[in-house]
Amino acid sequence: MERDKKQQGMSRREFLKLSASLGAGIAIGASGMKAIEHAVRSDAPAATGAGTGVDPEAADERIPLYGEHQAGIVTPQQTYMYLASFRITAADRAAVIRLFRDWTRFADLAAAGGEMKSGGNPQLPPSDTGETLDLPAAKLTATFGFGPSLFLQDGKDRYGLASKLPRYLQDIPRMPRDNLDPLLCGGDVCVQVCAEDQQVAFHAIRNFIRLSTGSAAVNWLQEGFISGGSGGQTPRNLFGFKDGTANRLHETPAGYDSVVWAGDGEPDWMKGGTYMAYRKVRMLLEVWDRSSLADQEDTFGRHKESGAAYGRQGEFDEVDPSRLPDRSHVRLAKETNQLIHRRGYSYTDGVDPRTGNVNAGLLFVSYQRNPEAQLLPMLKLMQSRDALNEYAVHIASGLFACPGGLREGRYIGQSLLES
Ligand SMILES: C=CC1=C(C)c2cc3[nH]c(cc4nc(cc5[nH]c(cc1n2)c(C)c5CCC(=O)O)C(CCC(=O)O)=C4C)c(C)c3C=C
Ligand SMILES: [Fe+2]
Repeated sequence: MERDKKQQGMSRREFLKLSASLGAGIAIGASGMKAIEHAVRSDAPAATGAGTGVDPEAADERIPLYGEHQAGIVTPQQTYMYLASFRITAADRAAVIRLFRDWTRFADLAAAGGEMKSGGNPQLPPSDTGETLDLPAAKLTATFGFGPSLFLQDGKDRYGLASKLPRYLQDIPRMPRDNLDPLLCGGDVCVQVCAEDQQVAFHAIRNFIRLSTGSAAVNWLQEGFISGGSGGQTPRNLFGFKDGTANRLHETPAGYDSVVWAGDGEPDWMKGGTYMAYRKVRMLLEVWDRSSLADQEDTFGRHKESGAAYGRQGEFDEVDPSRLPDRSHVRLAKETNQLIHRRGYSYTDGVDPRTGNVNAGLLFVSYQRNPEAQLLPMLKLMQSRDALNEYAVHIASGLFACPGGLREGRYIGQSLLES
C-alpha cells in the first residue's frame, strides 16, 4: 500500500537522533543481539515542534506498551497483524525471564518507533534488521499470551509454573468438524503484533524471533489484514460481509469489564488480563462465489451491503433473532446469550496447486474473560448447526492466557514468573 510516510509521523532516523539526544537507546553486545542494555521509554514525552525535526503528529502514531491492560486487545484494530507461536526451549526459569525481559525491551522500543542501536563495529552484524529505518511507529502493539504447555508440558512442570495455571486455560477441545493441522496449533507463548504498516509489524515479529534464539523457537507464524476504509467503518471479510459489528454492544469500559477482563478466581498475575482464542478458518471462496446473494445473506442473517440484520435497516440496529434463519451464524451466536470481543483478520496464502483453489480465510481472534462460558458453547453450537459450515473449515486452533498490563520497569509475565 502506498502511504505518505511523512504524514505518519516521526521517522526512525529522527527517533534515533532524538533518543541519542535524550541519552536513551539500545546498545547491543558482542553477540550482536542478546545484550540489550536499555530500552527507549515509549511513554517519554514526544519532543515535537520547531527545531526538533519531529512531526507533531508523531505522538498519535504510538501506542504505549504500558498500562492497566496490554495494548492490542481493545485497541481499535490496526490494518495488519502477525501472530506468532513459540515453544520455549530455555533450560530453566532464569533463562525464560531473560527472554521475556529482552522481548519487553524490544516491544517498548518498537511501540515507540525505535531501532536497536549497534555498537558501531562493522565486523558484527547490525543489531537491528533495519527495514523500518525512516518508518514511524505506525500504532504498533505487541500482545503476549501464554499457552497451557508453558505451565505443564506432557505432565512436566518445566518452570515451576503449574500451580499458577489460570482458571480456564486449556486447549480448545476438539470439535466435530475440526480439520486441524497440529503443526499450526497452540504453543507455549503467542505474540500478536499489529500495526498500520505491514513492514513495521513484520520487523517487530522478525526481531522477536531473532531475540528468542537459544531460548525459544517459532512454531508457526500467520499474517493477516483487514480492509482499511476511512471513517472507522466495520471491515469486510473475504465473503464481502461486514465483520465485527456486534463488538459495538460491549465497547465501553463497563462492557470490557464484563466481557474481556479476567475476574475473580484467577491468579493475581491475570489481573487486568484476558484469554485470547485463535482459530484459523479457511473460507471456501470458490463455493461461496457460486452461491446466490440470498443464500449468502441467509448464512449470516444479515444483509450484505448494509450489514443490517434481517428485518432491520441499519448495521447497528438491534438484532431480533426470531427474524433470522434458524441455522444462520448470527442467530446461533445470539442463542448462546454470550458476548465475546472479536479482533479477526483476513488471510490469503496463494493457491492450492492440486486444485487451483485459493487458500484464504479468517484468522479468527477473540478475547474473553471466561472462554469456557463465553466461547466454547458458541463454537460447539456453530460446529453442529451453522449454515457457514458449508463454506468454512477450521484448520488451526489455540487458547492463550494474556497477563494484565505492564508498569514501566517491569517485564511481561514478571508477576507470573516472580510470584
Ligand atoms: C465461535 C466463535 C466464532 C467463529 C469461529 C466465527 C467465525 C466466523 N465468523 C464470520 C463472519 C461473521 N461473524 C459475525 C458475527 C459473529 N460471529 C461470532 C462468533 C464467531 N464467528 C459472534 C459472536 C458474532 C456476533 C453475533 C451477534 O451477537 O450479533 C458476522 C456478522 C456481523 C458481526 O457482528 O460481526 C459475520 C459476517 C466468518 C466469515 C467466520 C469464519 C470464517
Ligand atoms: Fe462470526
